[in-house]
Amino acid sequence: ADVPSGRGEQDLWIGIVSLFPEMFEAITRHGVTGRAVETGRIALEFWNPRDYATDRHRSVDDRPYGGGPGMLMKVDTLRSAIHAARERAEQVTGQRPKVIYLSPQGRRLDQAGVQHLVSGPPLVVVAGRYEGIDERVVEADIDEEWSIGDYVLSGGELPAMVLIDAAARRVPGVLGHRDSAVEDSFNDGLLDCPHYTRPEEIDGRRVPDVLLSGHHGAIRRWRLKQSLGRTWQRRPDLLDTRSLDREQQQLLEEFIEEHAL
Ligand SMILES: Nc1nonc1C(=O)NC1CCNCC1
Repeated sequence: ADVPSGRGEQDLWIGIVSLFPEMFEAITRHGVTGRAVETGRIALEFWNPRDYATDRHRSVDDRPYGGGPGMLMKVDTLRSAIHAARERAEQVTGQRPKVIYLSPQGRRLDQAGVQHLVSGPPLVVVAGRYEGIDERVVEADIDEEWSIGDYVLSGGELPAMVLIDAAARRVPGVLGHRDSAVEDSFNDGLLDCPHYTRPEEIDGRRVPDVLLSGHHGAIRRWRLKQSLGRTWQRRPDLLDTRSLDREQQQLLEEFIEEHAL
């Protein structure tokens, strides 16, 4: 269920440290997240390490001790940006923020992790570029390291946007029924059921009759059975950590019998 934040209209404040703040227009100017920013449900503020550069070339990267290819985020400009974001977080929210660093070395982000983060203190999200950041900055300034998956990207901005998008959807009022089915506990932890819309037939493939029947109870059970069955078929690991009530157990057993090879 949604977590009442008790923070009033502005339910989520997130500070972002990034060399490419304009990338975040992907979430601040479009769709559900764009509307949430526009209406002030979520407030995003940005700090760019380049704004703290003092040298002529405004450098924001630095060479690695020990040599080797690639560069790291320059320590002084990065730390100045993180500290400025942390100050602002305390000023706006009255709480010390949790500083998150996105990297493949972090804890794997899943819905439970999103829920944990969105119900905690305000967040400052640090998006790295180059080969990453100095380990002493991780120790001194980063509270938690998180990863969106086991693949290597060019920067932490897309991971930061994935985290912010998922977190924004958990803020009360961000999801309206029209945007998408308000995610309720039923869906949590299961794969989604198949969806259908007009026309009733595509290349000879018809919409399942139950969805045209108007029997809302039968439709609810069909969708639940499909979610349970698809989860069993495609991601049985999700069922290891999710208890099923009697109805769900029975629907899954029916699905398995119908799909036994
Ligand atoms: N996967 C990831 N989940 O969070 N961050 C991820 C990532 O690939 N970061 C890049 C790693 C190489 N340096 C630039 C940033």
